[in-house]
Amino acid sequence: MTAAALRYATQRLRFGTLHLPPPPIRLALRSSSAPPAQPVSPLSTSRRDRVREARPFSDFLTDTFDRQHDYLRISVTERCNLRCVYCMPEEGVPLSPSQDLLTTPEIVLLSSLFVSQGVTKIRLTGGEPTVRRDILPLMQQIGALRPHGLRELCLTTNGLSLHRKLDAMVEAGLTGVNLSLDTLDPWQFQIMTRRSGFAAVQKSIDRILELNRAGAGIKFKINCVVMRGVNDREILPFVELTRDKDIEVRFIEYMPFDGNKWSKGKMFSYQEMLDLIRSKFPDLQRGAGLKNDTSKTYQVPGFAGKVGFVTSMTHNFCGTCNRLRITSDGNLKVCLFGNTEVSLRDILRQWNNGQPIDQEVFESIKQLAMNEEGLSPSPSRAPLLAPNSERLLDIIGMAVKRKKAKHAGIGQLEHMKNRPMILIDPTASAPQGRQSQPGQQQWHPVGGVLPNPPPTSMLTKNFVTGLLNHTSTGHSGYQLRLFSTGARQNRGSEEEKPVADAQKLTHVSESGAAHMVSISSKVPTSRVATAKCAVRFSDLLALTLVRENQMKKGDVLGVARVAGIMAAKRTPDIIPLCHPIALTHVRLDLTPVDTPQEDSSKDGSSGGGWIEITATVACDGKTGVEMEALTAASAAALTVYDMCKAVDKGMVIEGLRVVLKEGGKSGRWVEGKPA
Ligand SMILES: Nc1nc2c(ncn2[C@@H]2O[C@H](COP(=O)(O)OP(=O)(O)OP(=O)(O)O)[C@@H](O)[C@H]2O)c(=O)[nH]1
Ligand SMILES: C[S@@+](CC[C@H](N)C(=O)[O-])C[C@H]1O[C@@H](n2cnc3c(N)ncnc32)[C@H](O)[C@@H]1O
Ligand code: SF4
Ligand code: SF4
Repeated sequence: MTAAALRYATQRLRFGTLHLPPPPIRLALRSSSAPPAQPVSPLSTSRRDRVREARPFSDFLTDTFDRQHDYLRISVTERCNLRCVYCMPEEGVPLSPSQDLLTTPEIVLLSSLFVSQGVTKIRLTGGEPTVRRDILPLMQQIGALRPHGLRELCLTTNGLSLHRKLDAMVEAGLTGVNLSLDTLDPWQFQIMTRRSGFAAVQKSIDRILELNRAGAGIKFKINCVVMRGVNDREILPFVELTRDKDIEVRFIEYMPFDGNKWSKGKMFSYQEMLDLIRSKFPDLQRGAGLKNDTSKTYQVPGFAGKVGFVTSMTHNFCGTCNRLRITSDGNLKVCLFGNTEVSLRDILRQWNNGQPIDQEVFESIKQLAMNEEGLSPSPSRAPLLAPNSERLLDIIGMAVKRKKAKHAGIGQLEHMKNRPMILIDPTASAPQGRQSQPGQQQWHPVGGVLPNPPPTSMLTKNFVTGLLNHTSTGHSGYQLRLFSTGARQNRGSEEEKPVADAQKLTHVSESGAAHMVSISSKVPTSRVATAKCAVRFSDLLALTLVRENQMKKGDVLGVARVAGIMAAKRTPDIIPLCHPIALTHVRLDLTPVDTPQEDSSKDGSSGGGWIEITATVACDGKTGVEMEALTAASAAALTVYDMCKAVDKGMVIEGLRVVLKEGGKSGRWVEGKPA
């Protein structure tokens, strides 16, 4: 017996009842009219008991909206032999190390666990599932779950190599095929899939129809993703296809996933498709759909087949969602459009010292289970509960309970981070930039009210140009910086001023040239400076996406933090006369803050909230680090702006200032406190 098998045996002994589940007993589904559950004794609510008592349909797979998840989609590979334009970038997607992918025994163990809890339908998808080398043995083993409650074993495939494996798959228990085909034109096929292979797909379709004529009963659907200007002209020919063939053609609204360059303009909506079809087939009639269907089904009277619409973008069907998915790297994803994932693989492998469960270990697990039951070994004796089932179910249950009511809509979805479809289950305001009026105090999200802003002329003139052209006329624009002591006002004419003042300017030499002040005689001291600013949003969605780390460009707060740190170190490269300083510490804090309800109603804003940025910089040196702190805060703010501008164009960066300066001759200075 292997060490792993021994551990499994021990675990099973510990959970005496947690072995082969009883034959599936379909309990009455929960209904809102059902009498309230009887109070249960504290004993029976232990985790162990919950696992033992879980029967189809299990509470682990029921979410807080009472949706029972009896349909599991498993991605069995990340690879694909096509490169469909709406799904995959031309160069493909980065593949996970093979060690990270679920092994066949692991997929079988997880399938068994889900079936034991009430899953009745498993769909294998990808990538392209048919390219998985051991797809047939895998399907045979999952097919063996049929006596235990599995009713449907389906495949979503591009059909390229299906014709070679189809017969064996049907023998293994395949009950349904959804085949993706977006065009009936071989040339267009090459454009949309960036590969050839139309004839091979046709061969697969023919074989399915042939098997069905012989009574195989394969549920067969064609999936067609419709993209405006690409294949929308093929909608009517596809409908025509259903005239004689008993096929369901489903038109799918183009959905956004990471890297697929989705845009609203390219999406051809359900309504537009219906209008187009009705222009030629005015009698098109809505059919009765099944409760959990992803598609809305229609039929042209007299036609053999049907047409359906998968309307994820314009009419979500989340209310009746019964789907869970497992990615090929073993993550449970409770929603196609959610980026919350939990690793089932890691829990499963914990039991095997973090190693993949291979066929040998799996065989010992099976053997043990059978011996324990006093059964003769039989491959159809399943489901076989996975090691660590108890923990797996807890994790699954928690993830399912966190599932949201529905996915975000257009306008939000495209900005959310999600895996590319191929790596899922590869099925799967505020007035913009509030302006302050001259003389008005400006509202500031971080510190309340800001002092009146300096005149625009001071802010817009280029400081560097001002310095270098100091002898030219009319450069009041850089007075703010040059006359920081406020001592030079209205003295002499504009022509005279720069030359006359140059003698007193610390950053300009007597000859008028810019220079760096010597600090060699200064004594080094520990110095700290803190600067603050804020990025104010006009749209609360942006703040929400940042907070939940769902902004499409990535982790906004994390990237902005790094940008601030890097900028602090590069301050002398940007601010001409700053000394290079060996910094001893840089810290960036970014805090998302919601606009309180009363504030947003006061100023008529939609309450977009803001991100408060605080940069603290320290050094042991001869000069202060407030410029470094200000630069750090600015760079962090600009980074936030850059990463959020696709979602909110009305952001305002404001309130940049030093709030604390410590060390050196002037000691400690804190904003708002007397020096
Ligand atoms: N919004 C949403 N769309 C889904 C989900 N599952 C599948 N789809 C959509 O349905 C399309 C076709 O998926 P398929 O793999 O054929 O699966 P299916 O529609 O669940 O298949 P059936 O079992 O025939 O209902 C995908 O491209 C998606 O557009 C889901 O859970 N949520
Ligand atoms: C990702 S594929 C995986 C299975 C298989 N390779 C295939 O093409 O059928 C699953 C389904 O997702 C659909 N799909 C992929 N990207 C999509 C997108 N951006 N919008 C809508 N459906 C998409 C495909 O058309 C296919 O029907
Ligand atoms: S839709 Fe299917 S066939 Fe096309 S690239 Fe994606 S995974 Fe491959
Ligand atoms: S988007 Fe999420 S909740 Fe909606 S149907 Fe798909 S998986 Fe279910």
